Amino acid sequence: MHTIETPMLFDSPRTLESLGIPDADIRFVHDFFVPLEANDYFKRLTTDTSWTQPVLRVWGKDHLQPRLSCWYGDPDAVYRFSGKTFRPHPWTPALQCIRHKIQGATGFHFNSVLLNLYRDGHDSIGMHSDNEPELGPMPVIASLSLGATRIFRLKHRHNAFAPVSIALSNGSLLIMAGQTQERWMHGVRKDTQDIGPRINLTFRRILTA
Ligand SMILES: O=C(O)CCC(=O)C(=O)O
Ligand SMILES: [Fe+2]
Repeated sequence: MHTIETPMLFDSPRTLESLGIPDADIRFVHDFFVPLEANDYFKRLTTDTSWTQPVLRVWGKDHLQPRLSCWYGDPDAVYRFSGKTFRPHPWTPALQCIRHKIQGATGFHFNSVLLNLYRDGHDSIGMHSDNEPELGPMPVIASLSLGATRIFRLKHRHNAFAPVSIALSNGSLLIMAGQTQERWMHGVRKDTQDIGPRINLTFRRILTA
């Protein structure tokens, strides 16, 4: 397995660097927020988010999603799924601040954000691509991580490129763009270590009617 070492020293802070992953456009900065700022957002989002734990139906069996989540955004950023329309919660001041800062750094506009809370090492997200039709072709997704470091894994969908692991630490920002969703899957496995909570925010642009 190919592991990308995230540069800590001699790296100009807050610059999005391409990770050079083939067939993808993935950029990363380890200190988008300095620890003090990241810790402050982590605390605010832990308490101020309307966390839910949806039930997922997998192979005809119901399972509790192995993490908590909540979705925020503009009123018209709606998802349609199984004949239902899902509307986001309205932006909170903290989420608006984070959104504006990420928009400034990337030059992209995001109209929604999905928050995931991994309570400990038992929580996870399975391998998937964020390729829902509402995101359109070649979506740009900005992923901010707060709290405990977890390993983000990427696996190519069609060929034998080596899987990639990236340590997503407190305050880091990862951008997935171009063909990343079409060609690669990503996920965060359970971790056997005694690991603290982590919040991940994926900012997205949903195509509106
Ligand atoms: O927690 C992460 O780093 C990934 C979350 C993710 O892939 C998603 O919400 O679609
Ligand atoms: Fe995802």
